[in-house]
Amino acid sequence: MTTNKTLEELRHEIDALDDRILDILNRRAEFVMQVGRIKTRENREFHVPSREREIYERLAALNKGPFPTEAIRSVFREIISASLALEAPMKVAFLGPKATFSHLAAMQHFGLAAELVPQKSIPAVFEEVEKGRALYGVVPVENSTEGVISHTLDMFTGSDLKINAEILLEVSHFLLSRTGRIEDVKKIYSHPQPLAQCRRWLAENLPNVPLVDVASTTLAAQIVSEDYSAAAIASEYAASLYDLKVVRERIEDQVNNVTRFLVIGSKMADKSGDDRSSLMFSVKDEPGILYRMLEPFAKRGLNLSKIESRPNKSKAWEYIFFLDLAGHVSDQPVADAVKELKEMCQFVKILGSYPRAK
Ligand SMILES: O=C(O)C(=O)C[C@]1(C(=O)O)C=C[C@@H](O)C=C1
Repeated sequence: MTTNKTLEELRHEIDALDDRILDILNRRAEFVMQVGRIKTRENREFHVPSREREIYERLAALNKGPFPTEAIRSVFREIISASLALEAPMKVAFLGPKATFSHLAAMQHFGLAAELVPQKSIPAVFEEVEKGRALYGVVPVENSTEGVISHTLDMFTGSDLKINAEILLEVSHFLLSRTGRIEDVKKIYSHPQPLAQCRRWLAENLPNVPLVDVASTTLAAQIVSEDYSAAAIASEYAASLYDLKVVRERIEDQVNNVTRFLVIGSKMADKSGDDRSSLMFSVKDEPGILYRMLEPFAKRGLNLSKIESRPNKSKAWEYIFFLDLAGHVSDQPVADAVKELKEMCQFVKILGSYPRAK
């Protein structure tokens, strides 16, 4: 659109539109607060990932530009985040400390209005939500290069929390130091996972530099902020937090290094129409058992996206299986398959049905 308006006139037009946006945001907030009151009365979940997705997708499809469609998600992420905070104080526990990928995932999912509280361990995140000190928790569950984070899966054995949503976060590792010069790096600190994910790059570029495991990428950045001869592998966000310079960016061996996080809460999420369900079951170790366990799903054409086995800590020679499949437990075929599985297993637990992240 071309115009003959002056800069002043254009800014005046923008101000007038901003006034309208502000007014509309407040009218939207009034409705959201009414929704919040209904939810309080009916004891319903405040955070509804399926509804949020419906909003993003509807607006993305509606958008004709020039405002970029990708930006619509970010803008509405913050509108919804602030709305949610009006409905209830949105306290979210995550596997800390600050600037870890769990923190980035929590920010991506809940927006900036939520109060994000770092926890020292995965069990501590579960405990915060179980005790009601946080409404939700964010924990990592698998990485596309390093595989499953078994600690998180093990937690579900003793917990009744439900998976409410999943978050996919593209993870990029940065080599950070005080000087930003590769020749100054005499030691590298990081968490074992990022160190493993950058193994090849490190062997090729800094083969003789000792690697030191620490509890988190943030702790690595913190140590390095006081040691000019060391470097940390951490997120770009950690650089801004600890005043570090980027020595090399994106040093992970695999492009498309994606980590999957789970949002845990006390209730099951509503059906969105494109869902994933996670469940766990235990079986005795005997020939052909897994085949029989999977049959109820296979014969109904249900797509299994992951199966993971863990030894049952409380019973020798028993295994616990974790299964992810397409569909919601309220879908008839899924419900029937789970019922059939229950008839064959010692125990079956539904960990949650939640919108599939894209
Ligand atoms: O529709 C709801 O359930 C709302 O609470 C409103 C709203 C929104 O701002 O649109 C806010 C939070 C929910 O996660 C989903 C949507």
